[in-house]
Amino acid sequence: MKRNIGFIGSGKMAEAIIGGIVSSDFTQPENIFASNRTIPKLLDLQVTYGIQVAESNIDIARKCDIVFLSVTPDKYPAVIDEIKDYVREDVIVVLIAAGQTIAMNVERFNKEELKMVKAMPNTPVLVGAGLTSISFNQFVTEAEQEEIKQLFESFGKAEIIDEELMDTASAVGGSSPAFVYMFIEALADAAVVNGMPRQQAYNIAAQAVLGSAKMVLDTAIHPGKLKDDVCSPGGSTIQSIASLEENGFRSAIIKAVQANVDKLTK
Ligand SMILES: NC(=O)C1=CN([C@@H]2O[C@H](COP(=O)(O)OP(=O)(O)OC[C@H]3O[C@@H](n4cnc5c(N)ncnc54)[C@H](OP(=O)(O)O)[C@@H]3O)[C@@H](O)[C@H]2O)C=CC1
Ligand SMILES: O=C(O)[C@@H]1CCC=N1
Repeated sequence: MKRNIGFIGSGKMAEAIIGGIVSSDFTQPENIFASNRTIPKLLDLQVTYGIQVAESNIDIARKCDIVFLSVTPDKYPAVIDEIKDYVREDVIVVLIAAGQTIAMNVERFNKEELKMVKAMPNTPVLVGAGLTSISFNQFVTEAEQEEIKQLFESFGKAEIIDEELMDTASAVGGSSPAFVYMFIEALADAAVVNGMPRQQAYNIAAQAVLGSAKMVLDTAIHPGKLKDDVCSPGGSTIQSIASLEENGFRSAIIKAVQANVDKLTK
């Protein structure tokens, strides 16, 4: 029998994960349950993905073997207080909230040997191209670790990391799609300035980003060398590179990631 997977909080990230699981063969939609503060999102998820709508957060706790806490970090204390007396004895709780640690949340459940996973996915899981960083506590068995890894790998890649690096992973893996979308939007805006139709500009800009990422992953060539290979001597690309350097492009990205990590750690 397949294990039941529950989502408490059915917003943007929960939907991306649900969509990713449903498109894979990891489990069937009837084994996926979702709850939310308000109802309309749940009905949309039921119609779009064929999953089950739970009666309440407590209903998820009672029915599910793997429980995702997919509310925002500020809601964790209240949600855990609500469900802690109803979770199954062998439940695996998966935290996806930025800045939330395993230690602080095991304490909130007040169950010493609770199995807990910290996971930091990103929204591209919806299209099977996500990356989830994962850490486990010592009560998650090796077989369960493999199951959780397979769950995330069913809709993207999974990287087991040291929990101490989770805030960094959150900035570089969880938040970075937002920076990349800004970059694509800016590339397309510039193309539109030069007369290109908007949709064509998005197609070209997005494919260039996708292809560049694939080059880094597939060739393992240093990104600096890949950049150099695009810059023909005396050509146009190096003019753009010089302009980006003058405007602090790399420094802006490094500062953006640091602001993110600082928000999670201070
Ligand atoms: N968005 C992303 O790219 C990523 C997000 N995350 C993490 O995922 C979590 C959710 O983020 P995101 O999906 O963006 O946020 P959303 O605001 O889209 O989703 C949060 C959901 O939680 C619901 N909710 C609020 N309170 C309760 C409650 N007491 N019981 C049940 N449901 C409740 C909200 O319902 P309602 O709308 O009715 O208020 C909402 O649908 C965060 O902790 C974030 O750190 C992690 C990685 C990436
Ligand atoms: O903005 C946030 O807080 C979350 C964490 C990673 C992506 N979104």
